[in-house]
Amino acid sequence: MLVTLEGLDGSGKTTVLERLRADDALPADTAFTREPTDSWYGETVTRSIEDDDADSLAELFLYTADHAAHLTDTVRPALDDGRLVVSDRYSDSRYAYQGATLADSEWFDDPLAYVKQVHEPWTRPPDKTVYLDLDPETAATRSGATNKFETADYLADVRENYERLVDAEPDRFVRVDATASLDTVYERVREAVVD
Ligand SMILES: Nc1ncnc2c1ncn2[C@@H]1O[C@H](COP(=O)(O)OP(=O)(O)O)[C@@H](O)[C@H]1O
Ligand SMILES: Cc1cn([C@H]2C[C@H](O)[C@@H](COP(=O)(O)OP(=O)(O)O)O2)c(=O)[nH]c1=O
Repeated sequence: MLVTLEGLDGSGKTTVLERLRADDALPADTAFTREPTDSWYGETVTRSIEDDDADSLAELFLYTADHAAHLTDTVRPALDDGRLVVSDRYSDSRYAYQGATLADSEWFDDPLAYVKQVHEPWTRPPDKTVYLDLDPETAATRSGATNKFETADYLADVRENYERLVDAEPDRFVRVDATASLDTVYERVREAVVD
């Protein structure tokens, strides 16, 4: 089973994943992973995040290349072995974030739909996605606004895209209020993952 954690920067995904790692309620052989990955594909993505002038379309394909390699190297082998896979960010991050960075592009009427279409023939959709829902202002403050994506204005657009994704597949998403205390957020996420 593939469970993904999604949400704006600063919504608590990394903190929650660290607690899940230490939680005996999850199978001992659970594969914890993340996107961007720490492979060389992921490193190119990190370079792009740090470049304020990066081309948005090129950036989509860097993230997508990292996802393709992540599926081959990590996700599919672990699923084939019958393991639970928990990923901190996954395809929905691309749909929401690159759907927003490409909003001004002359090429697409509906960038989110385009990004989904690019993935559809070959990706492995999550079985369940825990969405840590946070307002963009708190997200920008918590994340420290350390990269070009972490402004409240941009994150507001990303959040709208996440809402579209949740509306389209309400059965896949479990929404968790990320403004609650860390312990409360963690309990909700734990219930969703262990369920
Ligand atoms: N529910 C919460 N309440 C208060 N602070 C939180 C909460 N969740 C996360 N934080 C804090 O917000 C910051 C960003 O959290 P992090 O787990 O790195 O988020 P993400 O991985 O989603 O960017 C950290 O300083 C973390 O301690
Ligand atoms: C995986 C992914 C991340 N991102 C963005 C979200 C983050 O701003 C940045 C780095 O991701 P990440 O390191 O997960 O950031 P955080 O822990 O703050 O949530 O990359 C995309 O724009 N598209 C993607 O497909």
